[in-house]
Amino acid sequence: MPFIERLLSKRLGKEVSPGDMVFVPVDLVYAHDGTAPLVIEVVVNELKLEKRLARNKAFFFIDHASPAPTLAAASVHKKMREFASRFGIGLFDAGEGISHQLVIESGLAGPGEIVVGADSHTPTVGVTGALALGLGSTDVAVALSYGYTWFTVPETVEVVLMGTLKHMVMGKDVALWLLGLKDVEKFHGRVIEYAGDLQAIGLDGLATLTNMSTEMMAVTSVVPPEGLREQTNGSWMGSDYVDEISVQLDEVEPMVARPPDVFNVAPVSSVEGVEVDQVFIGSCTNGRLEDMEVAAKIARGRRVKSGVRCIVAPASRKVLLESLDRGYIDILLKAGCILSPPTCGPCVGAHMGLLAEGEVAVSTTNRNFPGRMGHRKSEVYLASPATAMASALTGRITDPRVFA
Ligand SMILES: CC(C)[C@H](C(=O)O)[C@@H](O)C(=O)O
Ligand code: SF4
Repeated sequence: MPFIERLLSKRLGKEVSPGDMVFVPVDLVYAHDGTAPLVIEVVVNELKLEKRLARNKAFFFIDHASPAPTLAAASVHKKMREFASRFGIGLFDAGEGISHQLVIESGLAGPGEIVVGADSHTPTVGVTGALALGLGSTDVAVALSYGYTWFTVPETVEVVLMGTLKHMVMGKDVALWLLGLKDVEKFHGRVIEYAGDLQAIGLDGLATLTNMSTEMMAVTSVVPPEGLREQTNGSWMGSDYVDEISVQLDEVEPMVARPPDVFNVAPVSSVEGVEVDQVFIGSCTNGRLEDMEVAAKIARGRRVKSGVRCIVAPASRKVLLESLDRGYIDILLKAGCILSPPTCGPCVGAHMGLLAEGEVAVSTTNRNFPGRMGHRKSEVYLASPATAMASALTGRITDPRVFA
């Protein structure tokens, strides 16, 4: 029986199957400066509450346009701080990092928990073994106020990872490989459950995979905690996986998603040589320690190509501090990278590195539709931090294995 169905059956004390409408308690609810204004508006003006009736964990994150680049952002942040303090909501202020990363590394979510976030990449948190749903601000306002949410239980597709990754191939390349599948539609509206040789990708890489389940059109994805997966013990008969996809990890090459969308996937080798103006290494997709490590290893003793801006934004203060301790930041700064505070920034074209008309970027983020990172006529190639750093050094899209 798929993990999510077991989780829900356990929480509700009765067997749950795909298609069932469930009403469930929410353990953690969160929003950020892009979505909290509407959450606040609903709580205050629609629900007309003066305090939270729920006792679940609730957090606000100031991460999207942070530290405030405009007066409008500054006023949103101020409103969030005031509301959080009045309603007993925890706050991660500017500089702490990106919501999903902070939820994972601060242990705010764990196996078997139900998490609701006002952000489409909340499924990243599925790496902890939680059921993590990205909902609209209105639904999040309800979960924040009353502690419950409801949805129709989705079917689950199992993705079995087999073997090991080749040198310089990362979780991001596996995510892009999955997006390039002809039958990527299989994931649409379903849950993706990862199984198999999970350690071959590691937790940071698995978080990249759960993060990009949003682009795969899945409702969410989950990495069942080791052992738990096998504990079916026959007591829940229930349904099974609706589909299964195996990935031979050693067949995955460094990949890119070419503009204008995430499904336009190709091996890096097929686009090598495309000139780039900017490289961005960061975001909730690839701003973790492993990503900083790979970028630093490639950049060590080398220089970013003149004329290329290479922006590096660790996803959290913790990642930044650990990267500093390990010497990665020193290497990256000496290589000519620009260090950004932990923020979404350029990922969403908010600040800290927008693209001008006609410019081309290689980015470790998760979306590349026209205008995502700046001008509508700029172009974004999504890639792993290894490919991004290699491309920053040569000024052209480059297979990272040339620096191996
Ligand atoms: C601003 C926010 C609503 C948005 C999302 O939910 O995805 C952002 O994080 C993004 O990545 O585009
Ligand atoms: S880093 Fe990018 S994808 Fe992630 S939450 Fe921020 S804007 Fe969204």
